[in-house]
Amino acid sequence: MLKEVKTIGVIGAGNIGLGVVCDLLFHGFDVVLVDNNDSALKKAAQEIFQTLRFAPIIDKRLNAISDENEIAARLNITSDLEEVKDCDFIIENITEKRELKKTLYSQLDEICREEVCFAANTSCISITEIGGWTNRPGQVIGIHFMNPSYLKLTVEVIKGDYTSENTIEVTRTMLEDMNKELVIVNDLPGFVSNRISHLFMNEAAFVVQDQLAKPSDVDKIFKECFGHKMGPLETADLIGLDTVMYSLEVLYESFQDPKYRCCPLLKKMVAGGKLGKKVKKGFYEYN
Ligand SMILES: NC(=O)c1ccc[n+]([C@@H]2O[C@H](COP(=O)([O-])OP(=O)(O)OC[C@H]3O[C@@H](n4cnc5c(N)ncnc54)[C@H](O)[C@@H]3O)[C@@H](O)[C@H]2O)c1
Repeated sequence: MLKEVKTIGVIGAGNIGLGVVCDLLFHGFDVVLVDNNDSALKKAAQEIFQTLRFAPIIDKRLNAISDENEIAARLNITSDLEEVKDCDFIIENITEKRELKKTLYSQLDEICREEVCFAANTSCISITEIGGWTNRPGQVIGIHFMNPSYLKLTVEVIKGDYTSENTIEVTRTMLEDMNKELVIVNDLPGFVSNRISHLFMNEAAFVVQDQLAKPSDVDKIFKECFGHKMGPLETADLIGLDTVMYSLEVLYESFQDPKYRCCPLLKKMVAGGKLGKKVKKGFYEYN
């Protein structure tokens, strides 16, 4: 039984993964970050250094980490998955595609110690399904970090049908060490957050496609009339329109319900490389 989590393997250095890495480093964990894309890894180092230095200006609860020797001692950025072999806990944030994740989990199962838990930071794929891809379904749990993780105080945790009480406790301890409050929910695709939010974002895209309103007006109604912090299209841009589209595909495949069919405008934008804030163009342009 695993007692203490000190070094965490984070797989996937994309939009959400980088924020998770910084969040872990801010809270005293060591990290091995793995991605199979060289340009993602190059960008990762730069973004992580910047966030560790500057995020505490936005959130005074965080302490800046600017000593490069400290960062080098606590963070290993690599393309070699084998380097997670001594990690105490795994957080997986790779592309929201079942076939990619399934291959990765069988590799992790071979590489990681028997007692290590796997947390899937998936947007929509069932945690019970992911557990079934491993030989350790009791040690698979969902942690749905929100973007950017280091600024969020609450996290949705998903208990798969096989997730053990010990895995929940190990996860709770780790997240409480990150000053997070947990909302634990049961498992169905999309969980609570994305089963609802993706309908919102998709319908907002349909509204723009139907030329009912421009994106800024759609978002303005949500912010100024409903009091939301962000509108649905700003949120989609922040998540990444490709990730939103893949997540809708998972919801559609899982529930076989047409309410989750992805808006053609969203598909067209993704095909045209408009992936949202991470590439500086989506429903909005970013400088
Ligand atoms: N973007 C968000 O706000 C958000 C929030 C919560 C959860 N998620 C989930 O997190 C995951 C990642 O989303 P994202 O938005 O960061 O996507 P992204 O496309 O920005 O990043 C995914 C990263 O995974 C890497 N990758 C793909 N296959 C890999 C493999 N086999 N081994 C190592 N690296 C691999 C890619 O190179 C890429 O850098 C998805 O499952 C998504 O649903 C995203």
